[in-house]
Amino acid sequence: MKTIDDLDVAGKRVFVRADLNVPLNGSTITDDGRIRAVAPTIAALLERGARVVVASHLGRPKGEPDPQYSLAPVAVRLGELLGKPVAFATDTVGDSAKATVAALGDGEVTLLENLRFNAGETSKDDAERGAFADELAALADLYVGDGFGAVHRKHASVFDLPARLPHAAGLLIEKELGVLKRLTEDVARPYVVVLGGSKVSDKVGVIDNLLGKADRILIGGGMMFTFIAAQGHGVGSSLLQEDQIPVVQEYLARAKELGVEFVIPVDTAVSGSFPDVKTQAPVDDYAVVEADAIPAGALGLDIGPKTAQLFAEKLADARTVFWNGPMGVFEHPAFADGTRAVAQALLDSNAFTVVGGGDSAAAVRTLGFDETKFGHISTGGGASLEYLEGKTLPGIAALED
Ligand SMILES: Nc1ncnc2c1ncn2[C@@H]1O[C@H](COP(=O)(O)OP(=O)(O)OP(=O)(O)O)[C@@H](O)[C@H]1O
Ligand SMILES: O=C(O)[C@H](O)COP(=O)(O)O
Repeated sequence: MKTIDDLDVAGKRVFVRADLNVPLNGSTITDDGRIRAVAPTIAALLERGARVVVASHLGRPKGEPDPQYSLAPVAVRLGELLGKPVAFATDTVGDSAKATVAALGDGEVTLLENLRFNAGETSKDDAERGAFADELAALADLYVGDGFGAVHRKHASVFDLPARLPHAAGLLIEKELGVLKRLTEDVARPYVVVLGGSKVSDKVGVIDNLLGKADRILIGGGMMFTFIAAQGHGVGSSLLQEDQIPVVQEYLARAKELGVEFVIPVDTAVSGSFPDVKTQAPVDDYAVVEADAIPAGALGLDIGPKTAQLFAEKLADARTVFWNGPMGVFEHPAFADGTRAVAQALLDSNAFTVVGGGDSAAAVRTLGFDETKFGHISTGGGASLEYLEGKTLPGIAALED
């Protein structure tokens, strides 16, 4: 895989595919970790006289402009971090993008509007994706892939565009792969994997492969309810991936045969409705219930205190830990305790600890932990999980030839 040192970038338009999918509260960025993570690549290219065109997705808009997912606030923050203005294009491949890119001088940078405002970006149709990649390719001479958090997506800017331009990996992707490789080689055991978060349908499948690798798998976050249901219990109105229940039952049976320990929550913190994370209004019907007695209508929003204690015990003797996905809706203080407890348990262990994922990394930082105390904070959750599974990642494969 070529790196930016292999490219002659001076005076050239360099397209940098970043993952600037940061958490927002309105237009306020609540954690800028992903912007800081890619800034060194952009700065290095600018220093070498490149005309840098940065692009990213943000959230999951439906293939058309949607102001709540605008990257405009990110352009401002990127400019602060780089110490120079970032011209913002109000579209991705339209008149604004073309004009902004054409106006770039050497050592100047622009950020395009959200790639996913265009249906071609995420299309499953090769021709539609290809047509959008052609439009993106017209904006640049060279391509640098550095959006590690999105390399598991077969999307136009991640997969199709690098095939159209001379390309290289950015500094962030180089660094991420360097560290994650350690978890695919000789891992120190016990190797404990902690899974949570809300992208349940995306991530249940990775367990298939982890069963052959991890010694212990701890399940929290939105993921836990499919496991609780697989044990035959009701989950009220909690996040449930009903079609995955038989799959999870098969995992539980296979884990027994393989001697892999699944640790499933014994209690959960619930409310009758999703908390208001914007206003942080107090939750007046907060309750902790046993995992096998979740009342109808209740929404499980965090692991309970007994589970937090149990997870801490299961992490205490770990020598390697990979954690993706918050244990609860940590964005509201009423449901942040489980995530806080797991982060603390990682620090209390003597393990090599890797925390992966946009929200997982944001959780660690916004809950006040010192990120330098962890072995590695990865910008990719789904991406690092799929890498650890040994899957071919479209955004890495595309950079490899
Ligand atoms: N019980 C739950 N019900 C609903 N949402 C939950 C629950 N527990 C956690 N979450 C939410 O999960 C979200 C994060 O999940 P996600 O799978 O996106 O993790 P991530 O670390 O960002 O990984 P990735 O980088 O793959 O997106 C948080 O916004 C959190 O509020
Ligand atoms: O947060 C992430 O995991 C990446 O930015 C990818 O986002 P996606 O799951 O919406 O493709």
